[in-house]
Amino acid sequence: MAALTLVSGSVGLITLQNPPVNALSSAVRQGIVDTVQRAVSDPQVKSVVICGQNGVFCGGADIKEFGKTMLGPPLVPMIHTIEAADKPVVAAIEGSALGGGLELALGCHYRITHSKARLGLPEVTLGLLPAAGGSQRLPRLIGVPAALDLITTGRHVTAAEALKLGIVDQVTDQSTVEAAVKFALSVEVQSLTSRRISTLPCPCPADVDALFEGVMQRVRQRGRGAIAPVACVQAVQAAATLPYAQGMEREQELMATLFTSGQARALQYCFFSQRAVSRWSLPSGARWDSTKPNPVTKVAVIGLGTMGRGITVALVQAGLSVVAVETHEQQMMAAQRAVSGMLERLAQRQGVPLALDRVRFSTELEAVADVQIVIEAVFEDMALKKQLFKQLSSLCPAETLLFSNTSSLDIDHLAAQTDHPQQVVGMHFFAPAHIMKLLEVVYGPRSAPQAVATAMELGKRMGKVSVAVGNCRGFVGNRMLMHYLEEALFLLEEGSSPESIDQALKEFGFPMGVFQMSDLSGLDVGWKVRKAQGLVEPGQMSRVRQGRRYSPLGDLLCEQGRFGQKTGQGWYLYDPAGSRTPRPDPWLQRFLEQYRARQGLVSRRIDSEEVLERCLYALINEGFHILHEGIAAGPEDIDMIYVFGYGWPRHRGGPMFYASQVGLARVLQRLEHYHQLHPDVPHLQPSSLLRQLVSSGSPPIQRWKEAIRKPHSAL
Ligand SMILES: CCCCCCCCCCCCCC(=O)CC(=O)SCCNC(=O)CCNC(=O)[C@H](O)C(C)(C)COP(=O)(O)OP(=O)(O)OC[C@H]1O[C@@H](n2cnc3c(N)ncnc32)[C@H](O)[C@@H]1OP(=O)(O)O
Ligand SMILES: NC(=O)C1=CN([C@@H]2O[C@H](COP(=O)(O)OP(=O)(O)OC[C@H]3O[C@@H](n4cnc5c(N)ncnc54)[C@H](O)[C@@H]3O)[C@@H](O)[C@H]2O)C=CC1
Repeated sequence: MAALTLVSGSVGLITLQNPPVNALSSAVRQGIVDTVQRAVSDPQVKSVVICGQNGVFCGGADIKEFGKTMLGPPLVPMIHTIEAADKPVVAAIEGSALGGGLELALGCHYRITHSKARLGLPEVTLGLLPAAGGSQRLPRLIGVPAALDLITTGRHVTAAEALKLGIVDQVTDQSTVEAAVKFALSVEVQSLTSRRISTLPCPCPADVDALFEGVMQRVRQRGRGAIAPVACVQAVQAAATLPYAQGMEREQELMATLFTSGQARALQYCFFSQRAVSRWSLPSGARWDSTKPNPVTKVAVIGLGTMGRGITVALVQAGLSVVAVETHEQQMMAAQRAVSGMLERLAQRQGVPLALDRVRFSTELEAVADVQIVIEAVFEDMALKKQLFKQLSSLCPAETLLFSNTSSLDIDHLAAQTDHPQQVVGMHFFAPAHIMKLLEVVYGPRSAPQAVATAMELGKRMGKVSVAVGNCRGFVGNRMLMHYLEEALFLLEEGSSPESIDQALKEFGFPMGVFQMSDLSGLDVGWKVRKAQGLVEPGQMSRVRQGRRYSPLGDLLCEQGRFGQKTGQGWYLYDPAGSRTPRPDPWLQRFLEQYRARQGLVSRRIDSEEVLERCLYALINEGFHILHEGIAAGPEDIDMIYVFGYGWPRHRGGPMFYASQVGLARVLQRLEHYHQLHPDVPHLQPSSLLRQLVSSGSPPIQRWKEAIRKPHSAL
């Protein structure tokens, strides 16, 4: 919908009306076509201003309409009509002008922007390209290098940057519509010849071929198999080398391929899932929209190692005051130096003032007495954490929330140490905590809805994608990861190599393979966990432990002091010491050959399809168990955990979405096949939910929840 009113005697003001972001739905497009036509043909109207309702210009095409039959007028001719109008059209940009929203503005003759507005062509993040002329107009307006940057990354720019780049004509701190109307009045009699961007030549640097080659190489590397960034480069190349009309044909041709691709579906699923996971609910029926989070201004972090330092930085960046506690002066000073350095670097990079004065370092636990939230990040040691929670319970007022960053320990056991177990929740950050976007908020049976709401809200303030999950060993992410890691080890035993397994996973789109990732995290971390579970038998080669298949390979490496990157050797060699580049290790190859010989295993050739199926389907199968138990509320929760915490390629939508695209029947059949071959590997036995979904005709992922009877965590 769009409304036309006459203002200041001669300005036709068109207001887009489609809350919350004035997306260009078919109704809005129809409204624009109608109002523009009326304004252009009204002799009283000498100029036109287009703005959006409620402080937002336009969030672009209505993504919810993608995949449905396209109704209403198409965008390209609509924008062309605006550009071709013989009366000046001014875009008044407040809030956001994104995607089709910015393309609409580029069709206008002038752009006036509020200083707080954000502009961009983020289509690439949805698996698309700016196909309403954006890939052809933007390079003509701001030049090829800057357009390539914006279109291939999809990044949003501030009004100030937009002005500097030449995207907008004026920035205002006052009412944008008033400024735009005033501006429109001032240009009513001016020629529009130079204002129609599609008619301008595309300014190209001298070495334009080398530029495209370099950018293409970069986007292929960064994109990890994503097709949209490549198409974006090709579209801009068309703008640089072809007349506008032919460039538009190329733009549409490239868009047609992208629009129906599985990658676009996956990325659009991620867009909505990222927003859906914030609408949490608990088994008790408590929900995000009926539970008020506590106000939070001051938070304590206890334990300033790898995680505590990152959490402190993220809290400060979110504008909170932090009390940071370590055991001894020396550790505290080291942490203080590290946190200061991190904050300084961030302040420099972001051009914001340093906020060091918001952190108070201490070695006294009593310093936490006046905070609203305590986040515990001490060693992963149950006895230590239990003792700490007991101390905190007596030290802090009853209303203080006590959160733990444990990655594997039972939240309920910690809650049981306190007088107010309803105040205890897990807040599982990922390393490095000030950078990684994922936060698992782990609730137990006694966690109060308000405590969960406060953790979710705090995560949001810290810029995290927070997902509420039930309490179980490994929560969601690590519980699924365990089987992925195990399958990789079994594949090694059967004849594969770390390099070929990692290569298959990288080609799938992970930033690194499972063995490189393990070397980076430290092999000793998993070793400690397995020891605590009673799985490690030093020097023993037995391949059955606790009644199921077990690979002792990781333990054997640790027994040799091979902990990964930090010791220079793990699944790979890091030479010289401290190097981050993994190199195949001839020692490991010999070690694996000897190991197989001692175990009586006959090495065979394993192709990348088997690597992917066994590693990924094992992980996905556990995801179905998690859904069935109600530990995760829906497949979107699992998918967002994997996309934001574990490097799952976003253009594949997350593991559960990927399963839905492969076809649930196919996943089930392959799991059955592998389980038949490996009956002593329980994680290859298909989950009953997967069977149930297949027997009910493999419904689309949006309808899986209907098949999950238990609404939530069984705990
Ligand atoms: C055979 C095939 C032939 C093929 C030929 C193909 C031809 C097709 C031609 C089509 C050409 C179209 C080209 C085009 O125009 C492409 C686009 O414009 S794609 C869209 C680009 N825009 C974006 O990516 C912006 C997305 N939105 C945002 O980034 C943020 O929402 C925004 C910064 C605008 C606001 O942020 P915030 O205030 O934080 O609010 P939320 O993010 O929580 O959003 C609130 C609410 O609104 C929903 N929403 C946002 N944007 C859109 C949108 N563009 N469409 C639909 N809905 C949108 C969002 O989902 C939230 O609702 P929930 O219910 O919470 O999910
Ligand atoms: N390292 C990782 O990648 C991740 C770790 N975690 C979890 O975060 C927690 C911390 O892990 P890391 O930071 O890696 O450990 P770390 O070993 O780097 O740091 C722990 C810190 O806690 C301090 N500490 C120990 N007892 C203390 C006490 N009583 N009071 C104050 N400080 C104390 C130690 O001096 C040390 O600096 C663990 O529970 C771990 O499982 C969670 C996600 C990822």
